[in-house]
Parts: sequence; structure tokens; C-alpha cells
Amino acid sequence: MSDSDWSDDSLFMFSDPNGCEPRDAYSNGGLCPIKLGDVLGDPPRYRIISRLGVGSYSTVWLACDRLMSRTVALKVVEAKQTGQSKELDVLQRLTVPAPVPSRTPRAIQLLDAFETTSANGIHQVFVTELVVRILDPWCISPFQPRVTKDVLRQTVEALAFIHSRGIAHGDLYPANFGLAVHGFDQLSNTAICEMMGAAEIFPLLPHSPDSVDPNSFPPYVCGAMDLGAFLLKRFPETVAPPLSVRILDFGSGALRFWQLFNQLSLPFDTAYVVDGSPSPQYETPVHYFAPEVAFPLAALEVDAPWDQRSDIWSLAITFHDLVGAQGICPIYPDPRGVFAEFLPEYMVLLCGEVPDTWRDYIASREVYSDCPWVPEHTAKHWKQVEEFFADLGVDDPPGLVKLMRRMLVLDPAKRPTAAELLDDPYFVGTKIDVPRSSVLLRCATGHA
Ligand SMILES: Nc1ncnc2c1ncn2[C@@H]1O[C@H](COP(=O)(O)OP(=O)(O)OP(=O)(O)O)[C@@H](O)[C@H]1O
Repeated sequence: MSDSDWSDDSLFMFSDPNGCEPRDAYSNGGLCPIKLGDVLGDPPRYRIISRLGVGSYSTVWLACDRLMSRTVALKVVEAKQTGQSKELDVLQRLTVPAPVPSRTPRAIQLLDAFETTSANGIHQVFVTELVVRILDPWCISPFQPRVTKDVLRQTVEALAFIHSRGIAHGDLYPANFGLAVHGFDQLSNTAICEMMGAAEIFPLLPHSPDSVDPNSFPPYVCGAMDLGAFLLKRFPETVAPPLSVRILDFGSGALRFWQLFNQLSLPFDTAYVVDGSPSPQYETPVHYFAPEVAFPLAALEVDAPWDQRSDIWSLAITFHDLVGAQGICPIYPDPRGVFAEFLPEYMVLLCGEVPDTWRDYIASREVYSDCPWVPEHTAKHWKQVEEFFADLGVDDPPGLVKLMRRMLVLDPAKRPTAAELLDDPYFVGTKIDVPRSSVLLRCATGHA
């Protein structure tokens, strides 16, 4: 078969094994070709041990920091993103030099940042602490910690901390909360490799060797390890309670579902510093959309501004998932790209009120002609949620429902701040680790 016989227009002969980067990710402006054992940094310092995952615009690696004798995560961003993203600025704002262990900020800590050059360009590299996701909706992992009242309080602390630094997240959902990994640094990387066993690798063969720069791609792509499952099996003490929450992912969001069909543009950041500049496109999965974004998009098909207050709404929906009761909102994006236009009526159900500006839209929805959402429906809904929480063994179901309802307010101006939520009766008796002075710092919008 000659090269021209390939009907597939990709450069490489491999078919997107799960957890691997898309074909043709290795080209000018694309991903950094990395193989196991490579040492990155200037001077060379971080030895690549295993693949942790692939983001929309990056690969993430488990690496050994040879200088500090610790195990870290290396996020290596594609070249065309370097210099475009605000992720570095945001991570630096959230990094606390030499935090006291009992006062560790609940945002993932940036340990180092540098650039590395490959045949595909210059790549930004972030070195961060290792985390395991509390709950990954797309990954069935045996690591599923029990989310207690204490863990929920820590998620609020995390939000209060980033808000106090002037940052709005914009992509808050369970996968963007992680747990710090403790005490993993004691092991040599040889010991870690031996315990992990051989990595799953997929050879990367160009269809036509002459058309591809041999330095632009690695000899193989790696399957990603399930860090949570690995630690649980081999080093359960590293992920055992007391759990220490980290808020994650201040980087680029993926294009919305329907936009993928229409355009391919540069990625954009979701988290931003709320300083009067326009908010970026809101990118959290639709179930977690705040009303101030959901309604304009559903009814008018326009993007609306958002800020820290939108994170409060998303966090309340996230609570529902974190305690194991997935799916507060039974709505999925339409594969044809239509926005989940049911969201506003579902929000009305959650809150038991219809804002004046929503009335025409809500009245136009078929479902309302038969079944208007009235406060009784709302009360019934929350009663069911409470019972569901009780069945799941959640701490203090009525208290959690009260807290969520306090956060799920349609008017963002009436929502409590994250700092105020720390005083909620639900959290009485749990320990507050975040220095109050930093939580109460007012950010640029006046929303702490
Ligand atoms: N600090 C870390 N410790 C352990 N694993 C990590 C760490 N950071 C990222 N990962 C793993 O790498 C994967 C990719 O992470 P990354 O932050 O690049 O993208 P993402 O959050 O999955 O998606 P997107 O790029 O669309 O925001 C994650 O799903 C996670 O499994």
C-alpha cells in the first residue's frame, strides 16, 4: 500500500487509545514529545516516571524532582498555548511560599514553572503538587473517598481562598476538586516504577516518514495511570483521612460541545482575575452553570458576565455530587449542540421563584403549561433530596440541604460569599484551617 492509499488524513498510524492525546497533536505548535525517562528543566531536574493524564492542551506527567527528592506533577502545555494563557499568573497568585502544613492553602500549589523547547515550539511547564481527584465523573476508579462535612467545608475554604485572591474559577465541578497526596516522597522513583509495573504504550508510526519531522513526536504515547487506584493499592496511607482538599484547574477550558463542530480556535482561560476586565467565556459543564449565565444563554443565546458569585452556585451543585448523589439536574447537552434549554426551569424548581425577567421565557416552555413550578414543588423536591442524602449516609442531611438552598439563589447579588458560608451552622464543630484574615480579604469586586 502506498502512502497515498491512506484514506485517513492523520499523520500517524494509531487510533486514539483511551487516555491518549488526539492524533496529530504532535506538530508545529502542538504537544511536546516526551517519553518515559526524559529529564526536563533547566538545569535538568524532573525525571518523567509515568503519564498522569492528558488535558485539552497538555500532557501531565508523574515526575521525580531530583533536586528536592520529591514526586511532583508536570503539566506540559502545547506550544501555541505558551504565552497565551493566564494560568501561570493565576497559579502564582494562589501560591503561598513555604506554607505551614496546618495552614496549607486549599488551592493546588505551583512548585516551579519553566519553559522547554521541542521541535514543535516552546512549551510552558507547570510543576505542581500531586493530587488525586475527589470524584471524577468520567473515570471509574476504586478510589472514592467518603466526602464528609469536613471535606465539604474544605471545598468552601478553597473557594474562599481563591476569591480572597481576586480569582473567579468558572469551571467548578467535582473533577476540579482534588486531595493532596501525603508522604509519597519517601520512595525512590525506581521503587515507584517497580510497583507500577510496565506502562501501557502505543507506538507512534507516521504514515509517511518523509512528511514528518522525526523530532516532533515521541516514539510512543503512554496510557495514563490511575493515580488514585495505584496509591490506594500500594500506599493507602498517602490518601487516607484526614483528607486535604485542593481546588484545581485554572487553565484552559475546552470549547463548548457545539463549538467543536463550528470552529477550531485557540483555547481560552476560564479562571480570571476579577479586576473590571470582561469575564471570559464560562466553561463549566452545563449542570453546574449559574443562572446568570444559563438564562441569557438559554433564552437569548448570549454569553453573560460572571464572577465569584457564579462559583457559589456551582459549588452547591457540586456538593450534591460529592456526597455521592450524582445528578441533581437530569439534563445533558444535546449532541447537536443545542444548549440545555431546560436549565432555567430546573433552576426555578430549585429556588421556588420566577424572576420577572424570566417570566415570558418560562411561560413559553411547554412543561409549564401543565406543571407550573410553585413553592410546593420546590419544598417537595428538597424533601426528596434530604431523604436521598439520608439513604446515602450523608452527615446531617437537613443541614446540608439548608446550606445548599442558601447558596442556590437566582440573584447572584443575594448569594452569600464563600467566607460567609464558613460560618454556616452546617459547619459548626468542624475545624477552620484557613487564616480568617486571608479569607476575609476583599477582592476587586468587593465580593470576598
Ligand atoms: N497535579 C496533578 N496530580 C495528579 N494528576 C494530575 C495533576 N494535574 C493533572 N492531573 C491529571 O492529568 C489530567 C489532565 O489534567 P489537565 O489539568 O491538563 O486537564 P483537565 O483538567 O483534564 O482538562 P482541561 O485541559 O480541559 O482543563 C487530569 O485529568 C488528571 O488526571
